[in-house]
Amino acid sequence: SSLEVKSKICGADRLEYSNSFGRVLFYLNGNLVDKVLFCKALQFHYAEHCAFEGYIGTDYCGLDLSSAELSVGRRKFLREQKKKDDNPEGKKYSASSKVGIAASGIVLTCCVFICPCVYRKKRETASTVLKKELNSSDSTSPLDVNIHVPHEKVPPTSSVFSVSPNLNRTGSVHLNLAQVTRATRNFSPALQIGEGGFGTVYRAQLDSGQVVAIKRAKKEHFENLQTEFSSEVELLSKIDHRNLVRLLGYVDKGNERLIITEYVPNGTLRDHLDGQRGKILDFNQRLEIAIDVAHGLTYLHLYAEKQIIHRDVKSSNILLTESMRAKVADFGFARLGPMDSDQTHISTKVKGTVGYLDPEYMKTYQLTTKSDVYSFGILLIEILSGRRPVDLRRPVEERITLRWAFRKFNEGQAVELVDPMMEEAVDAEIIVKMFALAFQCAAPIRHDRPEMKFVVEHLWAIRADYRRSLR
Ligand SMILES: Nc1ncnc2c1ncn2[C@@H]1O[C@H](COP(=O)(O)OP(=O)(O)OP(=O)(O)O)[C@@H](O)[C@H]1O
Repeated sequence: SSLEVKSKICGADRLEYSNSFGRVLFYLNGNLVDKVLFCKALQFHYAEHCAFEGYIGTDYCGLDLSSAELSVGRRKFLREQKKKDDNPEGKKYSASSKVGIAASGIVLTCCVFICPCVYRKKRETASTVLKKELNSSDSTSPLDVNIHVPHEKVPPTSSVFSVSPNLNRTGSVHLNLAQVTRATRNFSPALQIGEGGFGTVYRAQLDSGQVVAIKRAKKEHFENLQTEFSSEVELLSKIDHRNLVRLLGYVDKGNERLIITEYVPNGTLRDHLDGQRGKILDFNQRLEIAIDVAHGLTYLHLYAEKQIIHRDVKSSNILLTESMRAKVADFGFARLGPMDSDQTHISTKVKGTVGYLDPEYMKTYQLTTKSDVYSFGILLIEILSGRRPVDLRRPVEERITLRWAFRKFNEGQAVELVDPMMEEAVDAEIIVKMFALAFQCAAPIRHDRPEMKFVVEHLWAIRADYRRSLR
């Protein structure tokens, strides 16, 4: 299998690792640690005759853990013990490792942000992923895999004009189709501001003078869009947060499905990273944008009326205001999250965008908030490096940005990952912390990823460090 998780209790320690497509993360007593410390612990316990079976000790730690060795059993064990007694170094390790492990709560948590994790290529499995990603003609094309489940409920179609009853609150707009047609000058191409999988987006000015964005569902996909449309409206209407694009109203009449949202005037994050909006984003702006997005997602996961999983976090779904605050848009793919935190939502369709998609969700169809955390990790790497998650114009070894970045990071070259368009020099330690957080978010298995709330807290801590470094 491409995903492997192993854990073993040795004495008072729990040793664990996860390996997904050659990306290995090491844990000691539940804390993410670097390879060196993990191997020391492994070696220590091996001497105590407690060993991981399999390749991890041999391939990663250079230990000889063959079964023959182990079967030497007690004789070997005694020999090791004797060696240890004669060797003060061995004793030193034992004592220091115990101290280190005891202090794990503080020290090892810090390790999360400085640990160079090990990257190992497994060509067959990696190429399967690559094939999937590279076969896509558009590196950021949405992926839509349909798995038919017989009991899937399809919400009833409403054929009359309707404005969600949930929208009767300050700020909502009530429009009928005629008003929308007028505001968009009969969906004039001149007012078109974008196009996505769901449909076309227009900038429109209402009679009141208020400028809004109106999203019009594509007719050719109409039948299929019914579920998505309803889910988008239902979810958006419950959301009220400054880092989330606000739903103002909707029209669902005949063969028109229209969503009216606040207009966010300054383009998408991707536009800015591409330099299409003039000035290139500086580090401070990138950090603030990351914090805004993390706040928006934390709200969806924790504080919305019902838990919401976005499912399509990506740079073209992050809209910027004139003061460069970020708002997360496009909840068309969103689904209500599980009510009970122990449950995971079994999805009927894998939806999202190639490059940002949680590999565990792709495999299991189990949707949790950690899928958004994964996409956020990918987004954070994109914010820092300026590179799209998949970039087919690059040399083969650089096409999957996560892999390229992870490898360079482990080679101690984190600073070189930073977007060359960003001219200012930023403290290397801060860059390392940002990337470490991004990799933690984009860990192959969800168990290893933090919650968004934790991500916000760490970004705030990094922000404080950054401010201090400027003094
Ligand atoms: N509320 C808004 N304010 C300003 N511009 C918007 C707004 N919503 C969308 N846009 C613009 O319209 C474009 C298309 O948006 P849309 O959400 O339909 O598609 P997408 O996110 O690019 O693709 P998809 O969701 O299909 O993967 C965006 O990239 C953005 O430029």
